[in-house]
Amino acid sequence: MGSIGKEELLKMEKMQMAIAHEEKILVLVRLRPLSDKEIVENEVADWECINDTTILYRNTLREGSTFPSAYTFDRVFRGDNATREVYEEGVKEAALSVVSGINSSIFAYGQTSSGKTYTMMGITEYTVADIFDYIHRHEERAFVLKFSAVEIYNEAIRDLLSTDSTPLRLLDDPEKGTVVEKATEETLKDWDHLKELLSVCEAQRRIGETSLNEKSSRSHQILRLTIESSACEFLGKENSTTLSATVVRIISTYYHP
Ligand SMILES: Nc1ncnc2c1ncn2[C@@H]1O[C@H](COP(=O)(O)OP(=O)(O)OP(=O)(O)O)[C@@H](O)[C@H]1O
Repeated sequence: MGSIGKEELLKMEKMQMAIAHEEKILVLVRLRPLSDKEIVENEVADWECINDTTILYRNTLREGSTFPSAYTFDRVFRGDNATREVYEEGVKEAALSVVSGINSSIFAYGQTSSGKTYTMMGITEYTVADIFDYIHRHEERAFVLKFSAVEIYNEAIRDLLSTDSTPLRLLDDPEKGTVVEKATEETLKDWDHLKELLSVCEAQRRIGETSLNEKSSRSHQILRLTIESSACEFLGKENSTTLSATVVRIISTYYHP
C-alpha cells in the first residue's frame, strides 16, 4: 500500500465531487472515409457530418422519408478528422482521469469495417503516451502500471498475452467486481515494453475476412491498464493509501454481413 497526504485527499475529494456533476458517459461518432475499393466501385457515403455534434443520413433525404434524418451526439468526427483529434477532443479527459484514481472505459462499437480497430489502436497509443508523460512530470508519486489483454470469442475468454489457449473463467470479486481468473498481468516497464506486448496481442488476435474487411476481428478484445500510485514520502508506511484505476479498451464487433 502507498499513501496520500491529507491535502491531497481533500483535493481528490473535490475533484470527485466536480466529476460527479459532469456527464459520465460520452457518445462520440466517427465517420470513416471511403476506402479505395469503395471509391473504385463508385459507392457514396450515406452519412454526412453537418457540424460538431450532428450527422445526417443522406438516403433518407433522397427517398423523402418522414423518419428523422439528423442524429445528435456529444461529438461527431468527419472522415478527414485524424485519430489525434478524436483523442484530444473526445477521449483524453476521460482516459486521463485514471491518474486521479477514477476508473474509465473507452470502447468502440460498430459494424465490420467501420474503423473500430483503426481508431482504438491510435487511442491506446495516445492514452498510454500521455500517462507516461504524466508519470514523468510527477516524481513525487510512485506509479505502477499493469497491463492485461483478453479476447472474447464464441463466449470463450482467451489470454492474449499467453500462448496457452485454455479458456479463462470469469469470477465475481467482492472488491474488484468482475475479474478474469488467471489472466496474465504484466507490469509495464516503459513505452517499448507496451509496444512489444501490443504486438504479441496483435499476433494472437483472431482475424478473418468479411465482405467488407479483409482483416476483420472475429472477437471482442479487451485491453486493461491498471495504474497504482502512492506519494513517495509515505511509501511503505502503514497509514498509506493507494490510488488505483483502470482504463479498459473494448473492441466490439457486431454484425458481420
Ligand atoms: N478513419 C480512418 N481513416 C482511414 N482509414 C480507416 C479509418 N478507419 C478505418 N480505416 C481503414 O478501414 C479498414 C477497416 O477498419 P477496421 O479494421 O479498423 O474496422 P473494424 O471496425 O475494426 O472492423 P471489424 O469489425 O471487421 O474488425 C482498415 O483498412 C482501416 O485501415
